[in-house]
Amino acid sequence: MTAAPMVALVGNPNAGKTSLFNALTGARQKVGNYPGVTVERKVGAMQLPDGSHVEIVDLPGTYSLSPHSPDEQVTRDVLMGEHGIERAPDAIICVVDATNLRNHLRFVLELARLGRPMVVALNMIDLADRDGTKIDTAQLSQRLGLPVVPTVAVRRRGLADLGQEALAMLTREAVPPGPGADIRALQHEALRIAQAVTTLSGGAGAATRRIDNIALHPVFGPMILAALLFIMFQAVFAWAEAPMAWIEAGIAALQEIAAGALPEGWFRSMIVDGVLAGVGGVVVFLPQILILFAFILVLEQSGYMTRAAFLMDRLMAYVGLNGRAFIPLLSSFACAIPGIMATRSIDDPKDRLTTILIAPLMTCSARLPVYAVMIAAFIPDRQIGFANLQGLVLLGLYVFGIVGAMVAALVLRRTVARGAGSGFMMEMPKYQWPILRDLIIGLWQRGIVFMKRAGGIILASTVLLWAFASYPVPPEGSDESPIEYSIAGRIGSALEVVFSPIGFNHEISMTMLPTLAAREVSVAALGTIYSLQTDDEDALQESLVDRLRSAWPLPTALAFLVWVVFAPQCISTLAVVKRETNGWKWPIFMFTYLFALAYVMAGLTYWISRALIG
Ligand SMILES: Nc1nc2c(ncn2[C@@H]2O[C@H](COP(=O)(O)OP(=O)(O)OP(=O)(O)O)[C@@H](O)[C@H]2O)c(=O)[nH]1
Ligand SMILES: [Mg+2]
Repeated sequence: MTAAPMVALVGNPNAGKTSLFNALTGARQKVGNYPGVTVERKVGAMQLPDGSHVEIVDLPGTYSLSPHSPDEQVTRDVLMGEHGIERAPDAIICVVDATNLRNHLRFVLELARLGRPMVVALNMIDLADRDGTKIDTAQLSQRLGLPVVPTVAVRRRGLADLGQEALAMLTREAVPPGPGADIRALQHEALRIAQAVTTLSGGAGAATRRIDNIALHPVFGPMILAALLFIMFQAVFAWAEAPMAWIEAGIAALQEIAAGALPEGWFRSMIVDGVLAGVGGVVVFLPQILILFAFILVLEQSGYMTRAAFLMDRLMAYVGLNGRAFIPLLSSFACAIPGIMATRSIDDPKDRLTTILIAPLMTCSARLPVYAVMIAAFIPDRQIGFANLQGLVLLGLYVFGIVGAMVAALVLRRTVARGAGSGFMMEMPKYQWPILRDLIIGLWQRGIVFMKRAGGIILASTVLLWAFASYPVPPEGSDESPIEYSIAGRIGSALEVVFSPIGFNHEISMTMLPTLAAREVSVAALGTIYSLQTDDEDALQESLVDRLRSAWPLPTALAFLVWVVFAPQCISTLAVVKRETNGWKWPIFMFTYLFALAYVMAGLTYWISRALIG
């Protein structure tokens, strides 16, 4: 059997390659309305009109064949057949943004010189229409000497024609590569062609420019950004209240049923104290996570995120970070792992290293359950003017992480990752209404990821902790409590030596090790430990929040919150840092500096709040 022919999707960043890839293959790769979303090659299968299959590769966007950053290098290597694991593609689909023809055509001309069979997908033709731009496709095709197919990737328009052309291309012979041309000459030619084939009636991008006059305004711009963030964090508490109450009631009901139906014994304890009290305590936070992501997805898809990056650029430049670092840092709010991978679009190695090292300080969604439990237990649900205090504290914790990251960047840039900062260079995407289908798919995927974690790593760590906290059972007549006597209890006592100076109790110390698996585990672990500690049925009904409130002094709670902001947690993050920096040096460095930072900050919080509260 011969391998299926390979077709590569290439083009400038944000042209819609991944959208087209998803439409052609049925895949669900991430798309976003900003440059640099895709950083790795992805392969899928596509059926041609004659029923045969081709392999199709989605590539990171690039402006030219001379790569500047690691993700662009991937694209060049695949195109040149130098990717190592792979042969060169048999044909190329070059995706261009119809509303930005003059910039995108230059890369088409550069690619055309490779002599490979190639078709141009003239994408986003709908947006060109919206702007009142008409493009003479036949003439464009003739001038380029390449087939041109108008497409609207997000509405699946033009796909059949694209398939036809792809089929035709595969039977075409490659011609020897032409002489490499000077970039400037190509730029001129691109401009000439773009002018010849487009007619403008409305002003191109007029709507986008009008919005940007306000969104990037030196005074209103930051105000709008601040207002959006404020609303986002208020909504996380306000909108999630009802669905969270339903889930909570559901879990409590399950616990009651299990406690009633199962015979007394280890199995009942594992289900009630381990699985339901632990994992159930985490699942409750699904609504809050989805609300946060709904906001982030809308901001990403509308094109506002890049404006936020632009507004933040002054601050970022001040601490020696590249404006490009904004997007990886932003992705880290979901999880540091994709964030750290997204740093591949940063060309300067020192810039990139700094961004990797501070990415874990961005509040990943796994921290949300921990924050939410602590806030619900210790921060009164009170209105302050327009704002809800709990929402404000949550926003404050996010800001605290960001400020910590900026200070860390400032220090790193002057010590281990010294180097000059570079300017902000990012293309501003057009504003667009978010596409409902993409939103729903995006939320669905986040929900699945969360539930899989709950049913996977969190369940496993919780059951493990339950076992360690239940065994060995103390001998008859011993006055030590079972949990103190257990393995987890003893490990907790050992760790308590380290953590008691910063106000952490025995229970928190017991959660330290399992929490390395995933941050949400600390909520699950506390749920399990407190559930094991209480025997009577009534107390079982008491929620984790109530128990924490009665068991922890406020300074301990505050110190723990601050710890979670800075702590080096989750082994997967360290593993991905090792992969992206090719060695153990930087993950070890990261763990150490974050641990020291978290310890000092939590300690300060504990001692100061104790002095104040008395
Ligand atoms: N209106 C419209 N929007 C589109 C079309 N194709 C893509 N988009 C939107 O354009 C944005 C960019 O799409 P992506 O598919 O992520 O672009 P990409 O070329 O893969 O970008 P990188 O991976 O960053 O290089 C997304 O918000 C898409 O929803 C189209 O034909 N019409
Ligand atoms: Mg992409």
